[in-house]
Amino acid sequence: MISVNPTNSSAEPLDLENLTQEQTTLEIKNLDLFYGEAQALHDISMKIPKNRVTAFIGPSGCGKSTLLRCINRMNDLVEICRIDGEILLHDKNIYERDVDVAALRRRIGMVFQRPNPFPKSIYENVVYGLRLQGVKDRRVLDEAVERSLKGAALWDEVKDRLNENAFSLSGGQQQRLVIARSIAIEPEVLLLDEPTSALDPISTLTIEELITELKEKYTVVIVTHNMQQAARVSDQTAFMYMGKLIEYADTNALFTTPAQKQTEDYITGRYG
Ligand SMILES: Nc1ncnc2c1ncn2[C@@H]1O[C@H](COP(=O)(O)OP(=O)(O)OP(=O)(O)O)[C@@H](O)[C@H]1O
Repeated sequence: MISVNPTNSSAEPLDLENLTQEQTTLEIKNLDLFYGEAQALHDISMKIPKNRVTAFIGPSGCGKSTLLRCINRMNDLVEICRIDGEILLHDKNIYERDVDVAALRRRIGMVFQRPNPFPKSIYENVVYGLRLQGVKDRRVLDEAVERSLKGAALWDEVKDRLNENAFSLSGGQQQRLVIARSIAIEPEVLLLDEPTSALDPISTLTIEELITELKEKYTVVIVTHNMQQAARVSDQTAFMYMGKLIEYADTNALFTTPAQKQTEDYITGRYG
């Protein structure tokens, strides 16, 4: 076995197959996804619990990012992409025709691999979504900036330079700024697509600690290449292989007593 330290999670393991409606934020039901003729996801079903961190792991090309992008309909932007099945946010299928995708993405924020702040001040980055919603009251905006930057563990480092350009920040700070921008509009879910893969080890650690704090308010789903990271930050882990969900379990259980041979082979470094 490779040494994967047990998760920091203090959360009690959940019975993932039998989550109650109250415990569940998202339910993925029989999801198939095709890029043109090629099927990238096969019959994925899983429930994603509320106020927990769920990690998607698996070898390159197994479909982790594709599945993550389904959750806020980012794949709508890919013309050749076709989806069958459902994703319920609470009890509403996000793929129903009447769903307002912009409103959905306000409820389900996303942070990408490379920090992507806008070429604006730190302050204007954070309030960007609120300004789009028409918020003008300076006091409301100021409060949101402080609350969001505190929530993203960045306030102390930037409170005296809010009018400086976001590009003056380090990569790790930029990623926390992007997280602040996402939480400023108070989403319910945060999707993190390899959020630390472009960062140095210290910034990575800061973001990992932040992820553990974020779950108090948000349901967090993270894609990571890094098994140690999944073990450190997540409460439950989904192992994927070739577009299929092979095993989905409490993180400690998955890394210490995997139920499937393929999971064991992956976490022991036999492939991937
Ligand atoms: N826009 C796209 N058009 C066509 N095929 C795609 C597209 N995006 C992903 N794919 C294919 O879908 C499959 C899953 O890719 P995906 O990026 O979801 O995997 P991943 O597990 O996130 O990989 P990695 O860890 O390397 O990022 C791969 O075969 C990939 O080539």
